[in-house]
Amino acid sequence: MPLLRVAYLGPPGTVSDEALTAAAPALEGVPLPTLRDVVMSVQEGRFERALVPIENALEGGVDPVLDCLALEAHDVAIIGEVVHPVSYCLAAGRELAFDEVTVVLSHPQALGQCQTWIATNLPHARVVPAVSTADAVREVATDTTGTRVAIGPRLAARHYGALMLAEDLEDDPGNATRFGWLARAEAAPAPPPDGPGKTMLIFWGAGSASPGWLVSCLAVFAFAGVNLVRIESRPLRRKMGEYMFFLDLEGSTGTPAVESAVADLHKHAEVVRVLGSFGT
Ligand SMILES: O=C(O)C(=O)C[C@]1(C(=O)O)C=C[C@@H](O)C=C1
Repeated sequence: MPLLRVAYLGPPGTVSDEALTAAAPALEGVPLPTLRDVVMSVQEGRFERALVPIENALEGGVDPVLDCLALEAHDVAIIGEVVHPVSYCLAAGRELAFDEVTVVLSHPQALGQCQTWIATNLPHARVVPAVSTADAVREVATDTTGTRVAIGPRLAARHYGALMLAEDLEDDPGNATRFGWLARAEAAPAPPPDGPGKTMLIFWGAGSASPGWLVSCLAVFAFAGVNLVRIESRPLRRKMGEYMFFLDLEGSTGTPAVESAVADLHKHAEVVRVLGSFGT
C-alpha cells in the first residue's frame, strides 16, 4: 500500500518537518513553500493530509493558518493535534562575532519567540522575516563572506551545513508549538462519543454590535457544562471592527453536552463552523 503523503511547510528542516518526523516517522512528508499552500493543498485535494502549526506557547495563534482555515479552506477539518517542543540555534555560513552581525533572518513566529534574546544579543542587527525558519537557514548557510545569520531549528543547521553560533535562543525553555493534522472534512474520522476530546470552532456575526452579545455566545458553553480552553479573535478581513472568534473546548461533538452547546450557539451567531473535533 502506498504511504500516506503529508504536506508540510518546507523546505526540509523546518519546525514543521521536525514535528512531522517526531509524530509520524513512517509517513512521507512533502515540503510546500507557504503555510497557505499547505492548507490549500488539502482543500484542493492535492494532499490527503497536512500538518500545520496552529498555536505557539509564547507567540499565540499562527495567523496565516487560522485565517486560511476560517476564510478559504471551507472543506478542511482538523482531525488531531500534536504539541512539539521548539528550540532554536543561531545559524551562519561562517564564524562571526555577535557584534559583526548586521541581519538576522527567520520566520516571524520564530523571531517573536526569540525577541528578548535578539534584543539582548543582537541589538543592532536588522530583523528580516523569511517564509520559514529552514528557508532562512538555507539562505545564510552558503554565505561564507557576509554578516547575516538565521534563527532556525538545529535540524535545519545540520541539513544545510550551517555553523551554529549559539543554541537555545527561545525566550522560555517551555517553548512549544501545537500542530494540527488536516484532512478533507468528508474524510475526517467520527468524533469520539466519550473519553477525552477537543473541539475547535469559529463563529462570528449577528448581534456583535449589541451589548452582551459575546457573553451570550460564550454562556451556552457554561450552561451546557462545557469547559472552554482557548479563545482568540481575528479580524474578519471585511471592515474595521468585525471579528471572528476561535474557540477550543473540552469534549467532542460526539458528546451530548458539546452537541447541544453548539446547537445553541447557532441561535446567537451568523456563522458557526466546527473546524475539528477529535480524541486527545
Ligand atoms: O518556519 C518553520 O520552521 C515552521 O515550521 C513554521 C512555524 C510557525 O509558523 O509557527 C512552526 C513552528 C514554530 O512555531 C515556528 C515556525
